[in-house]
Amino acid sequence: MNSTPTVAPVVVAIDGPAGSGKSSVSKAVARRLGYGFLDTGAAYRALAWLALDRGADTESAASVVALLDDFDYSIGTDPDGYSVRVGEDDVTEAIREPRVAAVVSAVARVPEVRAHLVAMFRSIAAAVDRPGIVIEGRDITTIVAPDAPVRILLTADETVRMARRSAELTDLAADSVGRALAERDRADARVVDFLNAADGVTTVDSTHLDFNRTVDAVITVIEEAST
Ligand SMILES: Nc1ncnc2c1ncn2[C@@H]1O[C@H](COP(=O)(O)OP(=O)(O)OP(=O)(O)O)[C@@H](O)[C@H]1O
Ligand SMILES: Nc1ccn([C@@H]2O[C@H](COP(=O)(O)O)[C@@H](O)[C@H]2O)c(=O)n1
Repeated sequence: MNSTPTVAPVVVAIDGPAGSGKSSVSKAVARRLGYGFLDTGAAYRALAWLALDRGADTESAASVVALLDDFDYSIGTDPDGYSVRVGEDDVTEAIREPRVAAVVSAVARVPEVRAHLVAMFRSIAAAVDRPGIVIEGRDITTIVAPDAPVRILLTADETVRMARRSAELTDLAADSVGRALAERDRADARVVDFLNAADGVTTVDSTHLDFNRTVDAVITVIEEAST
């Protein structure tokens, strides 16, 4: 019999609106701490990608739910080796396309989808082979891991978030990307509240912080929680 004690990984739960830095900051924090990293938005995006790939009606909850049985999803939790697959397809890049972002909120508002993915996130987190895992999304502090020892709402003013996203772009699409980001937030906020910190959740506002100072601020919250 194997008597090796298994210790559950420490969970750092991070929520926030689109473009607040959840993914990049969480990844950097995970690297610094030697933790795993789980981007939950990637799963909603991958399901939206599958819906588009199959020609399913993303506005129809029944059509989206029908895809779940066939949703063979996998994601790496190594912050340095992140890849997303649906079956045999590597969709790491494809799920970032604007056509996917445009329909992901419709997929994510379906309660059966949320229940299915929340269960999946919990089992991915429990299986991580590191001392901890940073999980980021919209409902991590409230639904996925409400008992996590560290729960953070990462925010930044909408204009700053739009400017950061626009800075990633080299063409005139910056304007429409900014508008799409705001529309996605509005749609998502009807389903889960990621704009206000729930009880016990610490807000880190990066509006006036550069990237490294934001990572430091999150690490400080984690250190304070463990003392
Ligand atoms: N404090 C900061 N200062 C400057 N730039 C930042 C800061 N935090 C994040 N960024 C940059 O902002 C952009 C958006 O960050 P990121 O993709 O991590 O956001 P996100 O919250 O995961 O977005 P989404 O929900 O749309 O996936 C990236 O280019 C990132 O490098
Ligand atoms: N916990 C979550 C995470 C994401 N979503 C939905 O997925 C979309 C994409 O998320 P990104 O973090 O990659 O921007 C997001 O717009 C939500 O619709 C969610 O519902 N819950």
